[in-house]
Amino acid sequence: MATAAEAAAMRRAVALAARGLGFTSPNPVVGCVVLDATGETVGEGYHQRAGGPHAEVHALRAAGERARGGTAVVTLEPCNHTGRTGPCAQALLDAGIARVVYAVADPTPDATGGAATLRAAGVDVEHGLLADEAETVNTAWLTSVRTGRPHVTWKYAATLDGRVAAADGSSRWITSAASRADVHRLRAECDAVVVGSGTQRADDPHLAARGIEGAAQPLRVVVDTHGTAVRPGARVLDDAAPTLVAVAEGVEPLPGVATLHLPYADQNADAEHLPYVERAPRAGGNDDGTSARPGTEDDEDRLEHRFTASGGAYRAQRPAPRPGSPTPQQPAQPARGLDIHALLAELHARGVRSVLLEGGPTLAGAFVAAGAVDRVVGYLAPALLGAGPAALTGGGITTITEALRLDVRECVALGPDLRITATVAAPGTKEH
Ligand SMILES: Nc1nc(O)c(N)c(N[C@@H]2O[C@H](COP(=O)(O)O)[C@@H](O)[C@H]2O)n1
Repeated sequence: MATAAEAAAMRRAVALAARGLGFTSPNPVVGCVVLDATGETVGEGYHQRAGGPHAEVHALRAAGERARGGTAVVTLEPCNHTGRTGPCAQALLDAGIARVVYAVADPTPDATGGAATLRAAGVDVEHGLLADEAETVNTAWLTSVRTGRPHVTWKYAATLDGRVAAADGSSRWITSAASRADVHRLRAECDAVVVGSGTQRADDPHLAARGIEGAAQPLRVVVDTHGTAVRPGARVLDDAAPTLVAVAEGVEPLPGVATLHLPYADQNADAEHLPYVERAPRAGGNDDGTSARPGTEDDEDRLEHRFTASGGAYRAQRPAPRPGSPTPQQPAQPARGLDIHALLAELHARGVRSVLLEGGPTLAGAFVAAGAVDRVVGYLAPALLGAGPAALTGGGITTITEALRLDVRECVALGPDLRITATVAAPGTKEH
């Protein structure tokens, strides 16, 4: 049974682990606190970067001789392997630690087994203290290890009535400066930022993480099925930060741009899940349900935080027939989106463990339909639009019983806005 001092130490270890967010991929974030035999904190540490010392090693170094006979409280099971650094289980034994309390088991086949090694050497080991908190802070890494694909956060910014753009295409920020700054933190915490071609063409976003000290820039991924959205001069190509353009198999890549060829989503399997989209009647129809409208340049990304220029010609769902026109007998063809699972598998193979999906509504719908959204972060501005595109199109949801139920994890005021963070509830766990 964990003591109050150990519970407090674990809370602190989770906070320490969070300091590593955005810096440790493809490794986990891990925090560790070492208590002496009286329960006093004598060392703290966290994993700061992949290839660097593990959290336990930092904390043991800080504790020195005072670790002997003490307790190590750590958010992840101490590793049992020699990778780029030595095994933490052995380091804890060498330091004379008498008890280890860890929150979450290490699911990595190579590194797991630290708890068994420690027990076999006579150390008192306890598992599961504040496991929910430790899971949450490390959710990207744990999801990627357990599922073999990156953890996906879908982020959007909308009015209180759920609109991401004005119906007439007029353009203005939706959310406050505080919310927009917060998005840069989200980007910095993720390995890759993904947008669709409509967002790319309409907003020409830079997709960088700005104002976050020491943050590595995320890989920028544009899902550009037809290869028509990313053109020379696009802001995602104008600096050294990496960009990947995903196009359909057979589409000619833009010279000099890293290109990923992907299959289309299986039309049979996805026919009932893919959103119906009437494409805007212009060359190079967009893949995220928005139409291309040139935007004015300014220093900040205008991505989704404005009543974007893409709103005007947005044609999600089947349009109402014109008066006098015959009722269409054929439903619109499902939009042929790229295979989201193939995209995520390719990104995972490139070391991407966490993805921030930033737009637009139809690409988000394709991710939802593919069951590939783990977390939703919605920035809600206290404004009403009454018309204009909704944050999400389709998602394979056609009736109330198919609603994707979420668990709200956090609700925070950011200036005048609200940021709501929710995770996808495990299937069958929720009845509303
Ligand atoms: N317990 C623990 N503490 C840390 O601080 C860690 N970074 C890990 N990581 C585990 O070890 C693997 C990485 O090993 P190298 O840093 O490459 O040597 C990682 O996959 C985790 O299983 N564990």
